[in-house]
Amino acid sequence: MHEEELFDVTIIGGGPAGLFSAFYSGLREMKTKMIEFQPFLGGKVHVYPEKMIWDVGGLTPVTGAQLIEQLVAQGRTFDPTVVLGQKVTSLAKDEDGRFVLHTSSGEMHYSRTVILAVGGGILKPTKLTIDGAERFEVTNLHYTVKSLARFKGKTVLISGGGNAAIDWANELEPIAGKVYLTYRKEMLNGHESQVSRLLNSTVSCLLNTTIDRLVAASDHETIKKVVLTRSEDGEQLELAVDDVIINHGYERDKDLLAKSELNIAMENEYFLAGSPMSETSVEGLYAAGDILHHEGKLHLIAGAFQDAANAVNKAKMYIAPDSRAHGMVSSHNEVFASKNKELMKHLYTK
Ligand SMILES: Cc1cc2nc3c(=O)[nH]c(=O)nc-3n(C[C@H](O)[C@H](O)[C@H](O)COP(=O)(O)OP(=O)(O)OC[C@H]3O[C@@H](n4cnc5c(N)ncnc54)[C@H](O)[C@@H]3O)c2cc1C
Repeated sequence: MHEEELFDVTIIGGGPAGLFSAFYSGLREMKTKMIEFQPFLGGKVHVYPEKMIWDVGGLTPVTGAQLIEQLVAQGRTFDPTVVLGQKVTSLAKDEDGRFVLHTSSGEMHYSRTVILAVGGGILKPTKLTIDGAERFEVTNLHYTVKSLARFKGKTVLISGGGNAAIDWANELEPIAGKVYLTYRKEMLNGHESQVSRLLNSTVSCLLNTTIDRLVAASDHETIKKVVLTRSEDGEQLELAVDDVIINHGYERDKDLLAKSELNIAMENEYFLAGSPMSETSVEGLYAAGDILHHEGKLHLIAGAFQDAANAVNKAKMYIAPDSRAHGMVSSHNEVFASKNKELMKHLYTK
């Protein structure tokens, strides 16, 4: 027996799949831990905090930020142990069949079962390769748009020609003072309707151009001007800006599965080959959300929830084979009895 604390379920990844797994694992009364690389929970919904999400059942449109808030609150319902800022680097089983998780910090975690909710891996925005650019990241060089309001009345340069860059340009156009978009190619690479909206707006699209230099203001801390180079003739164009937003895509760190000691079957380099019940090729190891592939897979947040419940139910059966195959519905489930009492008191004493 390890001296270290042993958990029933350890969930790797704190996105929608991981958070719903944490909730459901608590509902099934299992001792639960969740490990997330980022210093915050919410997964890739953080890429689009200001966008409206319409297709999560039962929720009238919510922004990404609102959805994160609700997912995190739900995920914490049964007080799982949450470890932030740790990357799980390898997965193994010890001689007793328990999972041993190694992390980048050197800390190890021990668990009877594991749920992989790692999405497409750890997302890191592709950064500008201009020397010294990182010093502006604390001021006016951005790799994501956390709040549109921040750019009110500002002159903003967006670099990128994919969906995210185009969406940000369209959304900022009525809010910012002026929006420029620089893209290295001749044709934008987004959804047709969004590209048309952009081309018919006041956004100035500077196609076939790339960022060559960032010119600092006298405080040396903010970007004052950006120098663009046109690919056809090398001509340079200088723009005075208040803010620069970069969306050159994301790099994905998928080392965990690629380097695992366990023989985890993959569908291809992106997806894990699982069953519709969220099982993997390794006993006691389950998967949920974007990482999972099976014939009924729904690549939506709604699909991640079903994967998560299936993964937790399977984990429960693995640990306690005599337990029910499915969790009881929440409306008259005893695990909520004391929480319901509190809620009712609040509801009827308003
Ligand atoms: C721009 C955009 C718009 C979208 N709009 C919608 C929409 O409207 N409706 C909809 O249903 N879906 C939408 N999606 C898809 C949706 O965001 C995903 O399906 C969902 O986030 C998947 O959840 P997940 O938990 O499987 O993975 P993720 O959200 O990717 O979370 C995985 C988490 O695991 C962590 N992680 C990975 N590897 C490790 C490791 N080794 N150690 C520790 N932590 C690790 C990551 O840091 C991440 O936080 C959209 C996606 C994008 C990019």
